[in-house]
Amino acid sequence: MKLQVENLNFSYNHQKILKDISLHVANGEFVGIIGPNGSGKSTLLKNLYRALTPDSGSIYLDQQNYRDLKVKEIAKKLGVIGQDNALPFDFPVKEIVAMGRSPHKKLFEGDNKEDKEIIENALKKVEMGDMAERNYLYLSGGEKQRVLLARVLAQQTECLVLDEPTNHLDIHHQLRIFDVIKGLGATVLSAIHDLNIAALYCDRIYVMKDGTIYKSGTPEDILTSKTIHEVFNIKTDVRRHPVTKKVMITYLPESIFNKGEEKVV
Ligand SMILES: Nc1ncnc2c1ncn2[C@@H]1O[C@H](COP(=O)(O)OP(=O)(O)OP(=O)(O)O)[C@@H](O)[C@H]1O
Repeated sequence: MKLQVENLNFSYNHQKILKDISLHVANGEFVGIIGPNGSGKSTLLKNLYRALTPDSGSIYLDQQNYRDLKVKEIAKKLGVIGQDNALPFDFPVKEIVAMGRSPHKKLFEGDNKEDKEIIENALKKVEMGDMAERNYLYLSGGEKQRVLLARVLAQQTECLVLDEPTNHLDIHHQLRIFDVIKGLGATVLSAIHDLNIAALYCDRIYVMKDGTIYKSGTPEDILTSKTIHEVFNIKTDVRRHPVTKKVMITYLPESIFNKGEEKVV
């Protein structure tokens, strides 16, 4: 499934936030969006999962324009992790995950054996299998995030739009979740703050700055000391890691390394 955005513009209260954004994610591609706070990453993703409506521009899933798709049709194709894990769901974990099955069901149709297996497997994948009966409300921030990930896995969509899907997770669970998502082979567009995680998992990266796409390319093209400095105003040492063969970014904060030398791969 291919995701495509053409010339998208969006304003909050007449203040233009997204300016002529065009991007695409090919079938099975894992694409990251990076950029500083306030650059427009979440606003862009909210337009993609219909929490916001663009002022102008088009969004296509395969060749179909969003305008021509019903909400339920989109939910069968597109899974979303927004920034909503603070939602006050007063339900057992397994029922939150079961919500992921609803786009595939008729009104009032209950979960069958296959749904139950899908829900159980999704919880196992995020290592929450033993917490199925717990109340979502009383989980930690990271546990809630893993439940919402299980919900999106249970939805079994070919395309995923993710807004910082692991920002509450410890490093074990960050890697675990990205491994699971990568292993799905789905079409993925994800906002990612951690540049080293983006380097490890992304096929391509879009860099946002001031509501525009500043640059795009492979992690090797994008994650250079020069671009990182232009976008985030920090010094870094960037090398290719001998084991992972991916770019690896080491941050050189001013207070500690004010004479730090920059290297560009
Ligand atoms: N509801 C809103 N009303 C008005 N302005 C908003 C609203 N939500 C976000 N903004 C503004 O839109 C701009 C883009 O915000 P957005 O949340 O998309 O940035 P971001 O790149 O996701 O940032 P972060 O890295 O901090 O999550 C910011 O200047 C923000 O203040």
